Amino acid sequence: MEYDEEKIAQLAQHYKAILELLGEDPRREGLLKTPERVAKAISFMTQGYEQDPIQILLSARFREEYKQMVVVKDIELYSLCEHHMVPFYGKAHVAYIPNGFITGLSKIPRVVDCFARRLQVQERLTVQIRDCIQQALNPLGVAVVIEASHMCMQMRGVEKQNSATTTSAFTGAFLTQLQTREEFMNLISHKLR
Ligand SMILES: Nc1nc2c(ncn2[C@@H]2O[C@H](COP(=O)(O)OP(=O)(O)OP(=O)(O)O)[C@@H](O)[C@H]2O)c(=O)[nH]1
Ligand SMILES: [Zn+2]
Repeated sequence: MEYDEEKIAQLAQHYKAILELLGEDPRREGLLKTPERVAKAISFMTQGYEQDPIQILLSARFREEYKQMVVVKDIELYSLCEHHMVPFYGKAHVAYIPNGFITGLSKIPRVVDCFARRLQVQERLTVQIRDCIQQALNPLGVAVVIEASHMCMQMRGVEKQNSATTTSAFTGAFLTQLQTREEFMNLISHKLR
């Protein structure tokens, strides 16, 4: 990605101050470039603010009469919790039932990344992915399930290393037809792999 030099310089200044506050010496060799590296890393991990997720889907929207479920599962996901700004990570499973339009398959993970690379809570991330696909493709239904581990619960706080959180969001047929939702849940279920 391309970095905004002015923004990186400003962020780096702040991170240098943070290093000092933590009792570190930002002039020692190993840390000399750290403020700039961290500035670039946080910019990368929050680049979703600069992207338009609807446009991502529209950029590869094709007219197609396929009316069955399209499932993209096990999309790895890395986000930052908005409360502690530490990572939460896991998998997203996304499905939609086309209604005249399909989208390029790679665009689904791109939309997941676009929303994940912001400060998030897992619930909002789940709903934003759903709403974006519904709006861009007007499908007969959208389903999103996210399974994630939160490092703010693993490395600090309650310190639960093995807890995982599952969230889901549905529209259309996935909401109204139990059978459709079950088909999706079966397709993403780990037992099938
Ligand atoms: N619902 C939801 N909560 C989250 C998410 N990520 C982090 N949290 C929670 O946000 C809450 C913030 O609570 P606070 O009590 O203000 O913060 P805290 O004192 O650091 O809380 P602890 O983590 O319990 O130590 C915590 O319970 C976190 O577990 C998320 O994606 N969704
Ligand atoms: Zn957190």
